[in-house]
Amino acid sequence: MKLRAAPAAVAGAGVLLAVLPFFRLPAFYESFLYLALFWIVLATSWNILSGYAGYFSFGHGAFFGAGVYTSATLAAKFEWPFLWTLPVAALIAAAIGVGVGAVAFRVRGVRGELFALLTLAVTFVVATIVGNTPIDGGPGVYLNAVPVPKLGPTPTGSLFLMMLAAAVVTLLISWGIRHSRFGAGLFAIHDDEEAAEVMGVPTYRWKLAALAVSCALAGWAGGIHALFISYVTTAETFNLTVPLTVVLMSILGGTRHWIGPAIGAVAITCLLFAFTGGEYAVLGKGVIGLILVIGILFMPEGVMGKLRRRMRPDASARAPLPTSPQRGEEQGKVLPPPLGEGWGGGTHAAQTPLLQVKNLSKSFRGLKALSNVSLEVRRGEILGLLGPNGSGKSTFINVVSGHYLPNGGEVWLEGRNIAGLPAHQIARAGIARTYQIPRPFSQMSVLDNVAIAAMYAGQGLRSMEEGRREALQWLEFTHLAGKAKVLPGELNLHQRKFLELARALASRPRLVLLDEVLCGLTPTEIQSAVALIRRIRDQGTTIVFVEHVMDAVMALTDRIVVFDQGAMLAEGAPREVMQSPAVMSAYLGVSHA
Ligand SMILES: Nc1ncnc2c1ncn2[C@@H]1O[C@H](COP(=O)(O)OP(=O)(O)OP(=O)(O)O)[C@@H](O)[C@H]1O
Repeated sequence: MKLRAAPAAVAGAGVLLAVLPFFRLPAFYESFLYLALFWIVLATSWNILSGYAGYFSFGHGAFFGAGVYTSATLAAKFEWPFLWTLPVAALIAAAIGVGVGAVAFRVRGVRGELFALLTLAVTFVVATIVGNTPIDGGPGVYLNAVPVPKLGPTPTGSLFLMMLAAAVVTLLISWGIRHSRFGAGLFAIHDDEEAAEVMGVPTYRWKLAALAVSCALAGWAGGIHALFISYVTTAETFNLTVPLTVVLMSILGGTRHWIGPAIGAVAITCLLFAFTGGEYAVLGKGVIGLILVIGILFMPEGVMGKLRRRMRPDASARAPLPTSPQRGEEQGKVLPPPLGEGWGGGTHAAQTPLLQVKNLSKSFRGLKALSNVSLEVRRGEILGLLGPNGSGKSTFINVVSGHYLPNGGEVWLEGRNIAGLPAHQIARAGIARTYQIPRPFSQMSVLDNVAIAAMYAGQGLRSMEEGRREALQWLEFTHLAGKAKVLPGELNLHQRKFLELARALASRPRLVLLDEVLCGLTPTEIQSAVALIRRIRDQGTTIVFVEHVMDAVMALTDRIVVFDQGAMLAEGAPREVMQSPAVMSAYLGVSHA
């Protein structure tokens, strides 16, 4: 209920502002308000991809400009009624964005400054096309003859109302995304895209969707702005002012909060109006620059980031913890809800295979990390995967979980060949994994870290609330419920390893791949982790357990497979395998800790 207050406040403010033009404000104030709203739309729309998902774009000018020229061309040259041009402006901008994203998002390395530069280059390409074709043709496009739709008592009032509608819709969309499952996926992408994919987030589709929404809103604002300035040129439209200003506004306000960019937009527009008029224009620009430098230096997370840090570590921390059915019982003894079909029904080491790997190979620039590996994992068992350092154990987990594409071979999970599928589809098919070095989403609370897996890879829970409720049960199971609200940075290594486990379990997998979960733990912590892994198996989960701590391996595993130099060296009952001469020479000489 509390959350709904925000969109209600936005809608209420929109209604209040909508009556202003009818009071015949001086044109100066209408222009000021119009520009504040204009920058709110641009900064907030930029933030949907760049702030939420962390894909810093300098191409917002291209998408905004596409909207400017679409509306200008359709209204001035083809005499379309102006309001009809706006949806087309939004669509064209979104189409350009999706075209760029469809290529850029496929290349793994294009992030950070590379993505920023690429999007900046797109602006120059779009400007060149517009300037050298009849769309602009050189002299620009005049809209003086385009009638302003009569929405308010005056043309400026009507333009103000159009931009107000765009700002209210943009803020509501940004709020909605921020508090949705989609938004949680974008924030996971922001923190660790590969881990997000492994948790079941369809990262490619989500980035494209965020970019499409972001561009459509910028295109809509561009369309309105074409009529506001009434004469559009490529030099004015596609210069660096738009991308630089929206980036500064969003950073100043705070990119992790839906209202942050709007706060930055209003603050900078006020500063621009206050300082840049008359004879103090140059001094004014210097003062604004100085304020921005100070703001960014002392509030790198923006105004909203600073406020939130004072109040709580994460948005979820404000809300009371969801109630899980078992709360109140002793933590760690609580069993999570009944596990779904495929968990094996609690039968240990049944003979039927859950996973069958056939001739799996993976090479890195000629180095054969996996060479024709064939093995099966039986339903309900704990299979130990051993081998000296560099023998291919982690590569096996990375290939089976979809982190790496195999060079050859098949991976069958219950009758379906999942080799080569994107990691999020493999997660949804029922395989979860942990990382040797924990990779939590650093800016999300412990609870939300687990909720992501519950929402995406699990049973497809539709809302954050459901995801958090499910997540809490797994935090109780892994003794972490007391840490639900903190950020992962506040956990020690043992707790971070357990967080990895909770995230893996929250997806209710058929098979869990544990990559050295005991590495770095103290003997007491190892004991507690071993007990936990037993309880996970006792619930029927099938486990592949990569580990160097031999006591734990012998205590936990039903069968063992040993790798050496990327190939399978031995397979069988733990004691027999460990006593075989081949394994003794290849493995035991290296480590028998
Ligand atoms: N991304 C990569 N790029 C290049 N080489 C890699 C990559 N990942 C693994 N390798 C190489 O593949 C081989 C197998 O590595 P892998 O990490 O799978 O071994 P491991 O058995 O898990 O070792 P450890 O027990 O030390 O974790 C090693 O020679 C390693 O250097």
